[in-house]
Amino acid sequence: MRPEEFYQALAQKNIELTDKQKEQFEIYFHELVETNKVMNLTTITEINQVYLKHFYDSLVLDFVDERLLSDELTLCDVGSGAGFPSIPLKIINPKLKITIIDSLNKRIKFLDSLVKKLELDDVTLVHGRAEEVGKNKLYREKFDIVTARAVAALNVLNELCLPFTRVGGTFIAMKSEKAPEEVEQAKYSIQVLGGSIKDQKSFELPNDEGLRNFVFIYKEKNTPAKYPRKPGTPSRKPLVK
Ligand SMILES: C[S@@+](CC[C@H](N)C(=O)[O-])C[C@H]1O[C@@H](n2cnc3c(N)ncnc32)[C@H](O)[C@@H]1O
Repeated sequence: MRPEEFYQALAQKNIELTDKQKEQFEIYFHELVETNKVMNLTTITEINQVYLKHFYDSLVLDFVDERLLSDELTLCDVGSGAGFPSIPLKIINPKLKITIIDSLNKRIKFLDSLVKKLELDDVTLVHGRAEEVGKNKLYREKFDIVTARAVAALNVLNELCLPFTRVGGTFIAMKSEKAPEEVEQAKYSIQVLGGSIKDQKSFELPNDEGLRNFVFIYKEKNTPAKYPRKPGTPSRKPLVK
């Protein structure tokens, strides 16, 4: 997807990028590939692939949850890596207040420099494991929306992400083809952590690049204080009945 095709694809969804937003994506691309020469951020570096598999793919979330396009929401992106999906979402909707959590400090440092170059405000960067940050009162059950793309299987992700979601908020897991199996294995953890499945939506990426599945988990009640468990435990011993 060339940059021009990216702009057109968004225009078809009634998102007309301003010159400033186009320039922000150009700067993002440049910073991503330049920094990637000295630090492992992504395996995707070819321009058309970055625009499709990182930028467009992140924004598919906008199409499936239109509140992200215009509302003043608080959003927490768990395991954001080089900023996906939250930085593209923030470029499109500057009103979002985003918090990014990642356990690799070099990625947080990259994002710190990127956020300054893109002149984004209301972006909080937190270096730490979700299992620990999720216990901190500053962040626990504070967010309208929590996102995670390519971080862990859903039964693990629930324990990393639902503690950040406020009661009445939504955790959106961005998944590929395997979502239905993962949902089946994650039902128990969703219930234990205070959530319920609200919706599931699929979206076909252009150019036959595959299916994206979004699982919307509504936060019905508080997550019990003992979750998340210690770092590493959610992935070693996922919550099962
Ligand atoms: C495969 S990358 C995906 C990055 C990004 N979401 C994307 O879609 O390109 C997974 C990221 O999650 C982070 N991560 C994994 N487990 C984590 C945890 N328990 N707490 C915080 N970050 C975590 C890793 O450091 C890494 O940056």
